[in-house]
Amino acid sequence: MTDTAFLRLRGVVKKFHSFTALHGIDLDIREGEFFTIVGPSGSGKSTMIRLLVGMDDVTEGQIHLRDERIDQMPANLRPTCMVFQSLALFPHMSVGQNIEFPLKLRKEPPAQRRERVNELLDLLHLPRSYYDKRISQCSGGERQRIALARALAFDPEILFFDEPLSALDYRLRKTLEKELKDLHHRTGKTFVYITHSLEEAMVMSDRIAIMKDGRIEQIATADEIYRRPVSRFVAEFMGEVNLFNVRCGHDGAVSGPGLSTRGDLTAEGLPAGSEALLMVRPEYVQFAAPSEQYDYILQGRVREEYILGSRIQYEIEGPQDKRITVEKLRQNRLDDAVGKQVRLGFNAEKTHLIGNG
Ligand SMILES: Nc1ncnc2c1ncn2[C@@H]1O[C@H](COP(=O)(O)OP(=O)(O)OP(=O)(O)O)[C@@H](O)[C@H]1O
Repeated sequence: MTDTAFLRLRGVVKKFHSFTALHGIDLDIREGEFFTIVGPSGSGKSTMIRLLVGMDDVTEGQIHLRDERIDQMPANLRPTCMVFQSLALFPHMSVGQNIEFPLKLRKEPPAQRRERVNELLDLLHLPRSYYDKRISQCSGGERQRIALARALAFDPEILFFDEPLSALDYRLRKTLEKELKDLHHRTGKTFVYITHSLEEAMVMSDRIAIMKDGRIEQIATADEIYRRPVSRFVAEFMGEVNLFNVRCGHDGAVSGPGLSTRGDLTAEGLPAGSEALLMVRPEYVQFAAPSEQYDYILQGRVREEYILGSRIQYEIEGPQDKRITVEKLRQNRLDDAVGKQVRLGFNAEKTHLIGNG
């Protein structure tokens, strides 16, 4: 992967009559990167992909691929390719005929085509004997792989994926997530992927852009976004989270209702007197014995216990009816938890402060 921008969006606006679906998007995607755009329904993900592949026109702004401006270029001339959510395979053709379709368009000789199809079948972990199999005899997961093989046969500079796994069952989705990540490594191509599934984004991506209401809220690695979200929206979108309204005192100390803090705790980077959100993820909140020291301490009562396979989630009623989520591995399960009074503790190094909360 290179550090220079490969696909560059500057001030991209998309309007549908009086409705603005994208508000001046600036975005740099690097060559060879697995870049995922994630966001809730209606945030503008599909609109963005449609502009990138040329299925729709930008209202304002520019899109560059390397040094070439492509936003005015017809879709069929753009060196890109799309893998659709609903598969657009030719059902009356065999697997091999489907995959070699782009090669035929390029008038490659049959022997060469056959060789390339075999390479692609190998790459997607499909048996070579599938060459003659009919699409209608293939499973959902196999069809996804065939569609991917066909997309790769176009030899595009960038592959765009519009929620390709959303229709599949959980197990198959998990398998294909890993395969896609592996395929990305092995092909070295630039993948631009959209999904509303955060988990999918986190498993596969080098970087993630989080969209909300036609704007990008944050672009970073999954780890960075999880640990240091820039807003309440991103913090909540990235999974279970505890957020406390706190005030940064004039002496720099952080305080919040019901939160006991070590006296010398200070809020780095936030102005004195400002209000903020103190974030701590459920896995960093401990059930603290009376003698145990933590930077932040609060009291509560366990309302519910949820068993999530290998993890257990506790819902705690804290001070002023505040709900706090605590997560433990099953082996650290609290005995007879529901109804228990608990002392909760967490350390400042596991927290993050979001300004203007
Ligand atoms: N052709 C259109 N005409 C009018 N409004 C549109 C059109 N296409 C999209 N929109 C609006 O633009 C906004 C963004 O839509 P878009 O499909 O890009 O969202 P999305 O994030 O992909 O959502 P989803 O996850 O549900 O597919 C929505 O409010 C949608 O109603």
